[in-house]
Amino acid sequence: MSTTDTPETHPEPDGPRVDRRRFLAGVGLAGAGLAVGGAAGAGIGYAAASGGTDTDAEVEPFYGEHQAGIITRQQNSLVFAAFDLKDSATVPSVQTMLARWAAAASLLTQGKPVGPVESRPMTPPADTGEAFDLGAHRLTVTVGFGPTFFDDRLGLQDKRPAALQPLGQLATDTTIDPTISGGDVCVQACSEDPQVAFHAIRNLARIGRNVVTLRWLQEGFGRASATSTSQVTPRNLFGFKDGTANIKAEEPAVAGEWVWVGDETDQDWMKGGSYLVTRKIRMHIEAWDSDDITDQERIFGRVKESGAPLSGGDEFATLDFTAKTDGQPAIHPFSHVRLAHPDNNGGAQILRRGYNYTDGIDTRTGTLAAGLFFMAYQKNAHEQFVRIQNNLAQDAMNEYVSPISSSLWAIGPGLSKIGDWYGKTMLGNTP
Ligand SMILES: C=CC1=C(C)c2cc3[nH]c(cc4nc(cc5[nH]c(cc1n2)c(C)c5CCC(=O)O)C(CCC(=O)O)=C4C)c(C)c3C=C
Ligand SMILES: [Fe+2]
Repeated sequence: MSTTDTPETHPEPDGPRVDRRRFLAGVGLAGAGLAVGGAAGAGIGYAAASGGTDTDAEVEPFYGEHQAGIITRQQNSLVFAAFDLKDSATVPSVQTMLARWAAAASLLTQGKPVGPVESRPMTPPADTGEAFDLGAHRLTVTVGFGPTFFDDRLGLQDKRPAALQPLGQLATDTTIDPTISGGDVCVQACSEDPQVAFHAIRNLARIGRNVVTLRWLQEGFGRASATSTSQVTPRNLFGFKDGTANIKAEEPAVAGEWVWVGDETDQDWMKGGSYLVTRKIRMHIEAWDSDDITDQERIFGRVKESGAPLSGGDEFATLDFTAKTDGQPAIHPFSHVRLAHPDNNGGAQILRRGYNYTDGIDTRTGTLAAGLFFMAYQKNAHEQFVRIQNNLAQDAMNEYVSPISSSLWAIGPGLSKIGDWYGKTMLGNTP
């Protein structure tokens, strides 16, 4: 702790009973002059209140049955952070951090700072300031736990859901980098403004710095899926529409069957939550760009410009796996959509929410280090993602992609009201 830190801006972690006054003080709200009621999700963006534009001020609800950022209409920017617990972390210190994160997220998602930007002259500001007058831009903050959170360090082994068994090495996983995989805790920040998403992660990392350290971080510069029928289907870096056949927010029954954890769980604290698979998949863009369009379309099973299935119709037409072109299957048996389709995976579906990313260039080869940060939410990743991924071992697209990071996260249910916090039903009664 630097000599200019104060207990108010960076308090040491304290005991398990996190009352509202204490955790608000912990995110720098004490003395900020902000109405506490404002943190309850009034739905008014900070920018609107302070003279910003209407579009900047769009706010996603923070409290609810499910965490925002899952079925929420997918925003255009992502910053995803994985954290490791410090050796000194204890259950009380983790409880306090999660409560402070919840209080901070409820403010950030309304476009408010987590505390004063102009504070005492010799004190670092409680909020870092780079999103001060930007507005909420539909920011969502989604928090989860990796399998290692439940190892013997915190003594929480009996709280680990059976479905949070690590993914292990799958058939295609020959190039996974463990330093950018896994982690104890994750935070997904999505927004229409990349700086708003970055600001959220930066300030949560700052609030949690006595308890967790950043393990890896991934930015996504453009959405590569659609989670609402109101959205245009975007394109991935291979130039194909991605998200056409995704689960959409307007299909609550489908989401209920495939996305939200229900009574089947062995851990009540996960009810209303979901399991997130993150996979960073490098796309070999230069090789792809020298492939002919007929082959590109055969690989996906769809037309590049329109996104329509090769079996005919428009973008949203049903895939017809019996259709023939010149006596051959119109949708190739090893095409991506055929192998990933529910009909070939025992009906399994996933909610895709990935982002295009770039890390600049690979200096060894001078090629673009870019691809898809694949994210998929589901009720059970072993029965859904893994099943589909195993089928994709035959995918013709594999020649052009390499998975380099792989992680599984338990994303708890939504926060009910002010005073609730991430993992409270799991950790709240833990001494
Ligand atoms: C294991 C799950 C999946 C991985 C990993 C994956 C990687 C991946 N996908 C694309 C591009 C497209 N995917 C499309 C459809 C699609 N993909 C998956 C699953 C995984 N994709 C599913 C379940 C589906 C839907 C299949 C269906 O029901 O029809 C499409 C087609 C358009 C669409 O429906 O979204 C594209 C294009 C890339 C580039 C990629 C890895 C880099
Ligand atoms: Fe796909």
